[in-house]
Amino acid sequence: MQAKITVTETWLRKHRHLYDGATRHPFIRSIRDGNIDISAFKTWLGQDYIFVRAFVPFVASVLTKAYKGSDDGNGDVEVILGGVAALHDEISWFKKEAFKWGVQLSSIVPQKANQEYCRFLESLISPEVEYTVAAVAFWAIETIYQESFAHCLEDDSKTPPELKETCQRWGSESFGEYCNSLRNIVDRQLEKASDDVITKAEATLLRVLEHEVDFWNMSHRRT
Ligand SMILES: Cc1ncc(CNC=O)c(N)n1
Repeated sequence: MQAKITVTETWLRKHRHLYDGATRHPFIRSIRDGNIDISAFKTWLGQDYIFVRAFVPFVASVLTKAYKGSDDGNGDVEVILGGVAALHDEISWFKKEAFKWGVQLSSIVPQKANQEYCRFLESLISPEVEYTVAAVAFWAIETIYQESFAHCLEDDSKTPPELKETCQRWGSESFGEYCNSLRNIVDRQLEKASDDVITKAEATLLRVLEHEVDFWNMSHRRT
């Protein structure tokens, strides 16, 4: 029997071009090719630290929606809780990494693309945003980083050794499995969602993709 095509699969096929734009961005390619400008990397590091701080309350809101909104015989809450725990570790990692590169986190000013992305996250925290819609954003945000950094770890990549640990953080197999769990959660929710929610969720996915591209652009163009 042929496995059923899931909603996320349909979307990824339909929006392949934009998706590849987010996961194969010139910034990522420059890491993979080994010709990354280290000042661009430092810009990304400082800006992403600010993003991740804003990401925490967003993920906490997804956790709350999972608890309230799904029947949760499926363990959604535990998967998302794992994500929250990983973010705790991630914030320590950013501090350590910033110190290593001489990036002063306390003096970083969020750039426009980052501000807009953080504002978008805040808008999704609202209780009026359905669990399914917020979960789609969460899955997409995590998966774009997973696919991007996994690309830098492929056998033929020339990623500089000092950036391998960064790529490993999101590009690892275990992070990939976590993203798959999120995708299963999302597909299960979409399976029973109304047309209205599905439409909103797809629009949300597109906005995430656009924000991610803008985020990479911000790091890449500033030297
Ligand atoms: C801009 C952006 N998108 C996705 C991620 C990955 N999620 C948490 O770390 C991230 N760190 N930054």
